[in-house]
Amino acid sequence: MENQQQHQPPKKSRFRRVCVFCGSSPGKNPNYQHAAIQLGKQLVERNIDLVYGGGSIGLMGLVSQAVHDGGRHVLGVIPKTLMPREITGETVGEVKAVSGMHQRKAEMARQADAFIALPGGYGTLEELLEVITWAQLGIHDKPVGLLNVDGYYNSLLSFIDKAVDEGFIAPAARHIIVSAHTAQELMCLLEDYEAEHSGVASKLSWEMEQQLGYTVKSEISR
Ligand SMILES: CC(C)=CCNc1ncnc2c1ncn2[C@@H]1O[C@H](COP(=O)(O)O)[C@@H](O)[C@H]1O
Repeated sequence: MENQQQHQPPKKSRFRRVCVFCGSSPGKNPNYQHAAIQLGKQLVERNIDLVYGGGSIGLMGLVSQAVHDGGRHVLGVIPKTLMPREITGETVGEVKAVSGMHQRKAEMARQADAFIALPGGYGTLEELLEVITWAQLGIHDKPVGLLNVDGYYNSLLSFIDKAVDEGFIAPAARHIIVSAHTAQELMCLLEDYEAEHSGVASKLSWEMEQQLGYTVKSEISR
C-alpha cells in the first residue's frame, strides 16, 4: 500500500510555502528525526518552500536541511537574540532577523499558506496553539496539520476531545486540527482541507495583528 502511494506522482500543490513548527531538540525516538526528513522531502516533491524558526538544531535543522538539499527555498525567521551560532547553529537558505518572539510568529504565519507541527516541546506547542486560535477566530483560514509521529500527540488530541466534551472548545473548532501519522498522508489531507469557522474576527488583517503585537511589546518595554 505504502509502495503504491510512493509511486503516484504528487498532485500540484495549492501551497507555495508551508510553515513548520518543530522541536529545537531531536527527540529520543529516531522516528521523529526520520519524520522531519520525510516531511522536508514531501515539501520538495510538491514544489513547496519552507518557512521555519531558523537554526540547525534538533528537528528544525533536519527539516530545513532536507528542503534546502531538495532545491526549494528555505526562509528562517529568527529573533536577533537567538542569532549567535552557538545557540541555534548554522541556518540554511535565507535568514530574516526579527526583534522578538512575537514578531517571529507573526512573520512566519504571514509568509505561510499552511502550518505543520512535528513533535516538539513548549515552543512548538505554543506556536501550534496560536495558529489554531487564530483559525478559530477567523483571522486566517490556512490549514493546520499535526504530524502525529508514533502517536506523540495522542494525549494532546485526547485533551482537546475532553475540552470539546466539557464545552470549552466548539465541536466545529475541533476540525481545525488535521492530523496524520505520516508526512505524505498529512500533505494529502491538508491539500483537501476547507476551513469551516464562524469568522468572528475575520475583519482582523495580518497587518493589524502584527501591529497589535508590536504595540503591546513596545508598551511592555516602556
Ligand atoms: C537559548 C535557547 C534555549 C535556544 C534554543 N534555540 C532555538 N532556536 C531557534 N528557535 C527556537 C529555539 N528554541 C525554541 N525555538 C522556537 O520554538 C520552537 C521549538 O521549541 P521547542 O523545542 O518545541 O520548545 C521552534 O519552532 C522555534 O520557532
